[in-house]
Amino acid sequence: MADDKEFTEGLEDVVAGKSAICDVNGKDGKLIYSGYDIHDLAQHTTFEEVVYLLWNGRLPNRDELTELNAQLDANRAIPAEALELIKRFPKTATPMDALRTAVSLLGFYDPDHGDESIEANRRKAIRVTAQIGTIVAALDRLRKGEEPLEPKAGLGTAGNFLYLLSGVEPNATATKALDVALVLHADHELNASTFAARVTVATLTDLYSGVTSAVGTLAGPLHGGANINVMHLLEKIGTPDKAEAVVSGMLAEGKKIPGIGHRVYRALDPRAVSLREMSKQLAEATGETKWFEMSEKVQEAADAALAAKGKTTLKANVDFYSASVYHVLGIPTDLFTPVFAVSRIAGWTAHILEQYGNNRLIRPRAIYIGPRDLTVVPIDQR
Ligand SMILES: CC(=O)SCCNC(=O)CCNC(=O)[C@H](O)C(C)(C)COP(=O)(O)OP(=O)(O)OC[C@H]1O[C@@H](n2cnc3c(N)ncnc32)[C@H](O)[C@@H]1OP(=O)(O)O
Ligand SMILES: O=C([O-])CC(=O)C(=O)O
Repeated sequence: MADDKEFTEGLEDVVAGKSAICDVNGKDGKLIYSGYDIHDLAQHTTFEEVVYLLWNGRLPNRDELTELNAQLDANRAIPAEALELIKRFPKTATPMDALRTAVSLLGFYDPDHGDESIEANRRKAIRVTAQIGTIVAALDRLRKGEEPLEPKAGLGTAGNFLYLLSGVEPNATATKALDVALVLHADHELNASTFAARVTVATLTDLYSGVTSAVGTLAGPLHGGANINVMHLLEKIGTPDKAEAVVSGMLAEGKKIPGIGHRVYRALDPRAVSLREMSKQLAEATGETKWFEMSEKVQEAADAALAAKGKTTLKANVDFYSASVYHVLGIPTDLFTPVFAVSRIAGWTAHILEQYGNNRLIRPRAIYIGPRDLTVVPIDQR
């Protein structure tokens, strides 16, 4: 019986643990990874430096970064046996379905399979972080009837991903834009997928089980899946002048606008500020301005309509402007959430390592609201 306990729907504002990885200040719209403001990191670090930061609690020096990049490069290729199985996935699988199953089967082939030491788990974290982008790109090529490409050393996570998708080494602008997006998405405290990962590994099961839970959780449209729905909304709107009518129509029907609202932020999500600027700059650089303009109109229309209902705290979240950014970078729409995973793997693995480092089973209670005192009626009399 837990009927005498307080509970909050959706665990809103419930504190479920301590962590040194990430601080989300929803009131002021600030986000900190291990002490550093997200804007400082987005401007002055690469994704790999952030991976090191999240795993170690401090930024790397040059030698440490060189070493991490070498380890990531050495581990980017998908194990041959895993790739053979991935090639046999059903053509109907969505990229997130396929990624979830692919991450799960990576666990079979990890050379440290069965070793749960800290050192082995850190090596597993490197391997899965290195391979997740290779898998996403391979899934895209396989469905187009093309052979997956071999990763290239020295391109980094962002550059490799774009290269593995298209077969062409990306220019510096595209690589930098994706790299910054990866920095911005890398961690966010106890969001649903990270929490799922922590709950999973808190039973002392393996790291790949934690990441598999996380990928499955990220896929939902209330979480990482929203970036795909933002793009679908922009495509449905078609031209900036139609944005207001479509948004008002959706709200009148009681539908939610994808990419708007957040469980923690009451002020504007700081990542949306950076991604908006990036979306604007890419639009200007490529001349493909329509997606940014439409995003602006959707945001304005949602803001006005929601404010009229007294809902002034529902603003653009990280998924909102990432959609137009990824689209202009040439990434297919249904890969937007997998790209989120290519970044969030850094946070998931950091939280998994932190959980292993100071573990206690995570097991909350529920208030029972079902019937009591029933007596079983024999099956033929029911
Ligand atoms: C990486 C991420 O996970 S960021 C979030 C990505 N998800 C999305 O963008 C999907 C759209 N947004 C949402 O569904 C929500 O804002 C969430 C899931 C992010 C947060 O959900 P919660 O904190 O549980 O808020 P909840 O869904 O209860 O909404 C509270 C109120 O705001 C309204 N609301 C919340 N988001 C939106 C939205 N995007 N559009 C319109 N109304 C909204 C709800 O309808 C509800 O109204 P009510 O009180 O009149 O019933
Ligand atoms: O924190 C959350 O609830 C959702 C999330 O993952 C993010 O905003 O990056």
